[in-house]
Amino acid sequence: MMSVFAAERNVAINAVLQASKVCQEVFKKLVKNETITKKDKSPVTIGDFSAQAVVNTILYKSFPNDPIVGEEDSEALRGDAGKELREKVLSLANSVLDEPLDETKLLDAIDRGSHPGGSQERMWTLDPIDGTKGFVRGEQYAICLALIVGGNVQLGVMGCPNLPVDFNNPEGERGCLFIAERGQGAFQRALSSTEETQIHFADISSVSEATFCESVEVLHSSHGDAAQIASILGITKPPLRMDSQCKYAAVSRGDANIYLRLPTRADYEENIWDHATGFILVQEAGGKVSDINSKPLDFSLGRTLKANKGIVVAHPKIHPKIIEACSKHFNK
Ligand SMILES: Nc1ncnc2c1ncn2[C@@H]1O[C@H](COP(=O)(O)O)[C@@H](OP(=O)(O)O)[C@H]1O
Ligand SMILES: [Mg+2]
Ligand SMILES: [Mg+2]
Ligand SMILES: [Mg+2]
Repeated sequence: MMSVFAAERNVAINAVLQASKVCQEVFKKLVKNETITKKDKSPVTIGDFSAQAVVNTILYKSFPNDPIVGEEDSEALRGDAGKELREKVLSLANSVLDEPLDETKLLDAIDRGSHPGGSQERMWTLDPIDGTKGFVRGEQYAICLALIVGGNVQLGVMGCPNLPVDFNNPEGERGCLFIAERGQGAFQRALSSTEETQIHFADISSVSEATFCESVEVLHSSHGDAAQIASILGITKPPLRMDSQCKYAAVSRGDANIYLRLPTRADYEENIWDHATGFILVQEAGGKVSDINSKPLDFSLGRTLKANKGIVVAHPKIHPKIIEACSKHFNK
């Protein structure tokens, strides 16, 4: 089958590569007190704002009519209070863009991500830094961009600047790019190369042999519930903990077998930008994604996955067993 979104794929790859460069640059210079705490108590850095400005600017040049559902907005960069931050973000964004932005264009670019989402024909969703806490710690984070058409994720590109290219050689080269288009398979590149290698889920028939991944942050996913579900499944290997959608990439290339994201609060709605890219990557690598009740993820309802609770990812052969264990655990 021919690629339907070849132009979008190329533009998205370039956008994520440029944003990845900016994030790596920021990390070298980042000092802890440059982290701002948002209303939901989560951190945001100059890296998040710069990466969103870069991706939105590159998308706009090729696809000016496409709405963008992005995580960040420019509020903290406005007025006198935002001057210092605004100047830093402007210079970082311009360091990778062909045509430099001025301050007004910078703020406009960031705020082009404020679309409410929904089921319209086409929209992009962007997490400029997913796993900001991992980024600040010098651990895993990801730049995640996806194209959603009529509520269906069609394309995803994920930059993972700190992820080892080869899981079995953790001291070797770091920095990966993952690309998936519906019906076209899932691919990995090193950030340093344009050569693409197709990736697949590891084949597994016995759940008890599995390794599962989960968040580092216990407020994002309940470690306690995961440990009990793992015990129901007879899993004895320790969990692979990492921040960001790198977890979706890890299962997609067979580093681990299961990704569990278990609600820590009844009222939390997952954001579409936290999952869209990982979702298509997993499907194209031969995996299955659902929520903890086995419901498919619904990206057509706005900025959040309001119809879903938690996330369960695994090879289709073992996915039903994990859902069964979740239901046993949560309904006991
Ligand atoms: N209570 C909660 N439950 C689940 N996810 C949460 C959460 N609070 C924040 N998050 C999300 O968890 C994401 C990170 O996930 P992970 O733990 O897998 O790295 C954050 O993305 P950002 O880092 O982009 O803000 C944030 O959107
Ligand atoms: Mg955030
Ligand atoms: Mg995120
Ligand atoms: Mg983010």
